[in-house]
Amino acid sequence: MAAALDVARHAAEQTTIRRALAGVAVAYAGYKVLVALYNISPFHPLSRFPGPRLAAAGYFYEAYYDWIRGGKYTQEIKRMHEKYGPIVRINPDELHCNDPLFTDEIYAGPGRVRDKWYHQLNTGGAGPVSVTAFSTVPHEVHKMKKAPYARFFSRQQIAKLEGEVLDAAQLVTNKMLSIAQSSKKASESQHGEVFDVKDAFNCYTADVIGQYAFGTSMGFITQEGWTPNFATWVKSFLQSAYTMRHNAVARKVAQYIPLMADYMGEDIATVMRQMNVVIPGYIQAALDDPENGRVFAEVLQNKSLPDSYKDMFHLSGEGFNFLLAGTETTAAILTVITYHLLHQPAIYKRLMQTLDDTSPSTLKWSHLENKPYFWAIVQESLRIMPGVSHRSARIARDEDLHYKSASGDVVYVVPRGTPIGMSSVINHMDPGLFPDPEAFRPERWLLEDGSPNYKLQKYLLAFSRGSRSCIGEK
Ligand code: HEM
Repeated sequence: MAAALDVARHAAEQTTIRRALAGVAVAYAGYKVLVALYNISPFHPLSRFPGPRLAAAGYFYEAYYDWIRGGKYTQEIKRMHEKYGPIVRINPDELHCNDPLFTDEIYAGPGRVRDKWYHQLNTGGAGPVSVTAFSTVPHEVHKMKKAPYARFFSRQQIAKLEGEVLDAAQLVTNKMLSIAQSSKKASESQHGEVFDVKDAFNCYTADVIGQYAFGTSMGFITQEGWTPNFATWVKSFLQSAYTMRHNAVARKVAQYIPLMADYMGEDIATVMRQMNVVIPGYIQAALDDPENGRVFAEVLQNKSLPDSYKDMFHLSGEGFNFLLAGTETTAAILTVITYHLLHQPAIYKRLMQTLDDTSPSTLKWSHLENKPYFWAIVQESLRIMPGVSHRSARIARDEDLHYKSASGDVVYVVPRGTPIGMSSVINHMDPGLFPDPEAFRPERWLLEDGSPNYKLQKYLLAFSRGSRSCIGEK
């Protein structure tokens, strides 16, 4: 009898728990439906902006493109612009613009407040890399963090360390040629060993950044072969970035990655070792030798930066970020240039003619940058391979932004506090700005008399613009 009562009580408890859980699920679903209804209602501050209703209703629309379609939301945004016009609502809270004439309003200079947006920084980055200037939301804190590093990437400073960049270029070129020559001899064929030139450039760019920032090359060029290199290690981290944005649980777990790194595969373990052990080691060596003129010793002396941003955790975050932001991007541009020079011999020939007064042993950037055709090739490569493909929204916290299309027929007021961004891959492929946009055509950057068409540069978004633009652009 007692046993039967126990069973009945247990069953009743189970039913109560199930009902309670179902109640919570229904309440949560009801809440989500109410939020979605509000998002598409005329009461929402962005209700006047066009776009798919589903995208405005909730984040599931964007998440579908990020998760199921492998990060292809930018293509969907491009389609939205074709259908709805120059400013579209791409999720409940964010707008996207494809009118290049509005660029300097969105990406304004340091005198106007522009915050970043958490939604886009939710990439699962953990440890030192999550406290960098790049990952900082508030305008004022970002400005304070970026300034002491930005000085080190000035034209003047780069000219000072140009010789180190050139030495690495010579080293990587020699290695490429020797691989090609030795395998040619071995096989007696017309073709040398095939290797992925992007791997070679990834070795080159990581070594240059290591040398430039820490005073120590990372030794990728001098290793046997081209892999692994820094880009190989961070690939798995970058591939998961899209999905992390929509998954708060995964982001929470990612915060413990530094503790669990050894169990998460070799690449993640290596990235964590680089960020937490190797790079702090380089930085400590640079600090111990302040005469070597690297950025970190100077940062410690900076009076405007509070001490709380000068510990090894913050310094190695910035150091790691230089590699993260500067390796793959620059290697991709060099790869695109190499491909098109080989693919279109006429471009290669014209470039060589332009450079016939230039010798590798006396090469200087100040000489190269005054060669219009060389400059045009660089601009065209930045256009066609923008390095960063994702939109990056800015928030004008203190001011409404007033948009008016060139024809004057589309007018909007973007309410203050609204994230709004642009995508270089959309702007750079606009046939109105760059006719036949898929074609690699350096000539489009030159005026009829062969001089650089600097005016076209204002349509280039490769390095972003304004207060948050690339520190490595020079
Ligand atoms: C062709 C090569 C490069 C391209 C296309 C590129 C592109 C960009 C873009 C688009 C941004 C803005 C990102 C955003 O808005 O969220 C950015 C920021 C940044 N880049 Fe680059 N980059 C390149 C090379 C480099 C190099 C060589 C370095 C350093 C060694 C570097 C360091 C940085 C840093 C530190 C930031 C953050 C700036 C800030 O906090 O305001 N980049 N880059």
